[in-house]
Amino acid sequence: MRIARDLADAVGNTPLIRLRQVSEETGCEILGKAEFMNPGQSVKDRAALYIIRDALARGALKPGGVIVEGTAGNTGIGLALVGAAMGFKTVIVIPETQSEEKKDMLRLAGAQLVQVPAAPYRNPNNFVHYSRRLAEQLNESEPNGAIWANQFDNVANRQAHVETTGPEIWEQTGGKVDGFVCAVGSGGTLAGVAEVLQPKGVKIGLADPMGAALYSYYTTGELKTEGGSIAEGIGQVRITRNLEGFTPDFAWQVSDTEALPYVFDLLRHEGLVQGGSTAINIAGAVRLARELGPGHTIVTILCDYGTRYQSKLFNPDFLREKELPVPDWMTEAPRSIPGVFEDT
Ligand SMILES: Cc1ncc(COP(=O)(O)O)c(C=O)c1O
Ligand SMILES: CC(=O)OC[C@H](N)C(=O)O
Repeated sequence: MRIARDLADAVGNTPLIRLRQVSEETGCEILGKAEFMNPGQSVKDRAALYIIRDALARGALKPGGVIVEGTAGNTGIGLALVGAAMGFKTVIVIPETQSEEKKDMLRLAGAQLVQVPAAPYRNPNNFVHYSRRLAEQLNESEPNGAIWANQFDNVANRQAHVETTGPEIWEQTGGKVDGFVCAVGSGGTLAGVAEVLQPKGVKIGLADPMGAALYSYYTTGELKTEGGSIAEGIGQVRITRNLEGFTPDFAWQVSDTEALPYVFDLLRHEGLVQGGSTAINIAGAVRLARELGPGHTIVTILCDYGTRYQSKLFNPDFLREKELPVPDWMTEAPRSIPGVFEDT
């Protein structure tokens, strides 16, 4: 029996789940690291924990202090939960465009939300810059000070994956892993896992959504964007500090139309409820499987729990509005067992 000392101790050590359909289709073993099984239901709990621990170790975060972050939601949820367990308040700056489910979860977790209009990174009112300024102000006015978590350029984020995610994948597969692929939000997961697995000969792939600039950067040297994606929490347009020193072996750009059917199938046939970034990741894993050929083992990330996107990714009206594929089952009446009536 193993008892977690506290919430922080329950972060990580997630299972690797074989993804049946894509494994059968490609002849590879495609395995998903079940990051939605973290306490905050996303891969970002790892970064949140390491950012808080690092700020404590440096003496920057003091008892009763405030943690401020600009986030698409998941990092904020991680910070709010780990922060609550350790006695810190959190202030979260989030673009209005992010799902209501994530905002509700943040409020529930006790975070104070500041919603800002979505703006490009070069705009001083972009959520990242806004959160930095807010942290600076609060550090002056709050009795116990405030820190800016700064997930994009704070390499405590990447270190979480160097010390935990990467070694976990190596141990769980007994070193029998040929490829790793995922998308980038801050880059902590991809660059951190690559730092551990690439020197061991594992091929690293970047799956970039439309609207991000990294596919272009790693294939032509130019940061260029085109199109857009409904996947939240990913889609980077610059080389963050977490990405510095990292080079993938392969890079692909994946459209939502190609990727989303993978999460619809996972939900329908494998009981896995996932978000849009997982769809991009699985599409990337399939591309890597085709590149390496049958018989290889490829790991990717199951980033967060899909209930977080029920009003978008799993809403036929939203999908139609975005001209995205709607699976038939989503609009069919639910299958019911004769003689069983809904409780009203
Ligand atoms: C849903 C989701 N998927 C993927 C990622 C990417 O993780 P990383 O920041 O480590 O690149 C994030 C956050 O960044 C996220 O919120
Ligand atoms: C938009 C983006 O890169 O978000 C970063 C991270 N996924 C978060 O939840 O904050």
